[in-house]
Amino acid sequence: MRLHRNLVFAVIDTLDSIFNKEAYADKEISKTLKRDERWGSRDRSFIAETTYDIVRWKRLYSEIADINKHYSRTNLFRLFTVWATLRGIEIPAWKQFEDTPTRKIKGKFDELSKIRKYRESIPDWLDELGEEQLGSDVWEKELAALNQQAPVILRVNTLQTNKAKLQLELEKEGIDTLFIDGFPDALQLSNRANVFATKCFEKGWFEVQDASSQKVSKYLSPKAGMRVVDTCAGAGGKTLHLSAITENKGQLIALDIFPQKLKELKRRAKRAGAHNIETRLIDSTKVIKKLHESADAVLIDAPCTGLGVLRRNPDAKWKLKPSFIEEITNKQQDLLRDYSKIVKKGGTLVYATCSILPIENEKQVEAFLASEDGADFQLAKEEKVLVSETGHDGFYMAKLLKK
Ligand SMILES: C[S@@+](CC[C@H](N)C(=O)[O-])C[C@H]1O[C@@H](n2cnc3c(N)ncnc32)[C@H](O)[C@@H]1O
Repeated sequence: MRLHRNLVFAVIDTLDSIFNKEAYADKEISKTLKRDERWGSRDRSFIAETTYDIVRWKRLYSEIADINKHYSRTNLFRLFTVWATLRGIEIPAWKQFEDTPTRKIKGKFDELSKIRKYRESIPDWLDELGEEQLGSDVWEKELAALNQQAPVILRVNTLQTNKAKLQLELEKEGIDTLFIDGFPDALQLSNRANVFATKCFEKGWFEVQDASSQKVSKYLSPKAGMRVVDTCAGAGGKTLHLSAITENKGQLIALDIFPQKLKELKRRAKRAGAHNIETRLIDSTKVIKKLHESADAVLIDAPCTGLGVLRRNPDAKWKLKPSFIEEITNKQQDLLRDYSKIVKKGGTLVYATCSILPIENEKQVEAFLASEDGADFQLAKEEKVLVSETGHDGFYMAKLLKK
């Protein structure tokens, strides 16, 4: 493989923003990809995948390259050298690579690979937390699985089309897909492709949504005509699925504390032809009080560490801080207490996260059920999805019924 100067520079610029300016990897990569219209699909995937790889292996590569914290451009080129050398790619004779020795890289890689925190490229505190929460066997398998590239999975929008038709139309647009056993609305891409540039996407025939995430709305068992409240709706991944399951009938209320997310949800709902969604911004406690005891089904897709989706957002490993764990677990308990009040008698509550840590999941549900606010609820079922066991994103969901 020959390295092209403008593509390597695009990777370095993107890493600079992610490591030094707190930018989110997915957003920064999308921004970079808009920089040059002449880049073809191979160029684009080189930029995206190389950047993700270097973000994913930041600790391991930094240790190999002797980089101590400061990610100057010179050091970013050193990281790049490690990435390329480990893949057998020849380093070009550019001045940016002048003082980056390639000699010891393989030997250091073999040496460091014996130690988990380097091999899996994870901060000490997070490695300790994961081991304490899951036990070393499960954590070790999970860490390795979370460092793989995730497949791209679509959810067919059954308001507009069906899976066989979508598969055929995508094939005509040059994109091959596969069915996934046990996931009736899912199609997995055979090879990575920019699905957002397809006519099928423009027509609202699908959303990009991992298989585990596709389980969550179904867990709520929503029926056409029900009143359903999605309390942490964000840009609407689950809300749009709920709309498809309820066949556009009944009322879906989508809540969030960020207006821009709800604006994006509305835009997506329009494209999807989802008409039974009403968005409401939570800008005071009154918004929730008004909904007390009013819904047949309530979803709390809670904010979390996102440790189950590290394959897709590897930069979260470096952005998460120990203090956030306490903050987020307190918030999750508050949300369970406050939003469970929206469920009416005989109704259903689903609590879900894209984390694999018991403190964010089963421990939260246990604490809620043991509290005064949880006294009217009982656990109907719960499920934890591990990446190492399923190949799908790490998720947790619990279904509670109100007496
Ligand atoms: C895991 S994300 C939700 C993802 C979304 N349900 C989806 O499927 O695309 C959690 C969401 O909770 C929102 N959030 C944070 N604090 C909240 C609160 N106090 N009340 C409601 N939503 C909140 C965040 O803005 C974020 O959009």
